[in-house]
Amino acid sequence: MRLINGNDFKMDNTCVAFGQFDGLHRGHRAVIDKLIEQKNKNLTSVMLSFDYNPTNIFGVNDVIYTEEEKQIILGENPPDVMISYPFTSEMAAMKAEVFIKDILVDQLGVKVVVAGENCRFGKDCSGNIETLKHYASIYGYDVICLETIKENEQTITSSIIREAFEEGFLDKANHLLGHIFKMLGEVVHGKAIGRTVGMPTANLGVPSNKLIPKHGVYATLSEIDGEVLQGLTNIGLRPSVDDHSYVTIETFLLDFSRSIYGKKITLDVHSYIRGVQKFKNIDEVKNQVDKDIESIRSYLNAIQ
Ligand SMILES: Cc1cc2nc3c(=O)[nH]c(=O)nc-3n(C[C@H](O)[C@H](O)[C@H](O)COP(=O)(O)O)c2cc1C
Ligand SMILES: Nc1ncnc2c1ncn2[C@@H]1O[C@H](COP(=O)(O)OP(=O)(O)OP(=O)(O)O)[C@@H](O)[C@H]1O
Repeated sequence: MRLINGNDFKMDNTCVAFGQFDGLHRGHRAVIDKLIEQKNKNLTSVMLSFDYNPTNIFGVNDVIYTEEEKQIILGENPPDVMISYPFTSEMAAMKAEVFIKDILVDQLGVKVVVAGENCRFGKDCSGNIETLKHYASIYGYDVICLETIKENEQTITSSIIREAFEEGFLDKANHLLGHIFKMLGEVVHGKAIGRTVGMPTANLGVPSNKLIPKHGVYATLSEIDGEVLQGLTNIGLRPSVDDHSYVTIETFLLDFSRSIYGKKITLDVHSYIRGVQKFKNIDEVKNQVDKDIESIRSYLNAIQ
């Protein structure tokens, strides 16, 4: 997959799907799969992803996935090109027909647009599937409209997945996503307290606008340099060791003792184990973690 960051591109003979694609959930995946199918028409498949990074636009919600995470989730079946298009205030004010003419037609030379029947775009979300169809004959492209993918009669959207996270329903969120929720980050230095009791932790640094699941201890798999490792991750505060109010994401990797500072980790957050508790000291945290490991070993073995 070729990656383009920004709005400086010029292409021709493309099929395009566009949107925020936050979560790359089952509905998004259906759109991307349909997009990739257009290969047989000799078109370059382009996913135009709006990048809601706070450096582009002020006051955005936390994102389920950053652009880099979306690239990973596209995985083994990616489109030919992914464009991370800065979603700026100028972009938010762009009329739907201008988006179609200037970006889809002039910059991308679109021949086929693939979109869900619920798609919304342009200033005040005034553009929809009918708008795309209306301009299709004027600009000479086809529209492939997908029925929305639903779960229990409810359309799968990023918003309902975000709600599931807020309510602490990780299993539901993972089910709607169609894959295990991921967090990509770099291993940063902690206070090195854990290692004093035989529990070194890899502290994950993630972008400030990344959605964080409900605080708690989770069964996770970490991918580091292509290797998949079992772990237990504490997402939240650490009331037993300090009273700081900032959230840390710390993983105790099982049966592992190499130094991985600065390395990139992709954390798969599989299931919620328990809430974060206040213990008397770090030794008692470690005692509890030993019990947690005992209870989830076979589960981790089964999912790895
Ligand atoms: C699997 C796991 C579970 C944890 N559970 C708790 C907990 O219930 N309560 C708590 O205060 N801290 C908890 N912690 C946080 C530890 O207290 C923290 O990792 C330790 O202080 C090491 O910090 P360091 O990275 O600065 O060395 C947990 C950490 C891990 C890895
Ligand atoms: N459940 C779904 N089934 C089929 N297509 C979908 C579904 N959800 C989104 N799409 C399509 O995926 C493309 C990108 O959607 P986009 O991310 O902009 O919106 P969304 O997921 O509906 O988001 P939100 O919940 O944030 O409003 C659009 O063409 C949209 O119609």
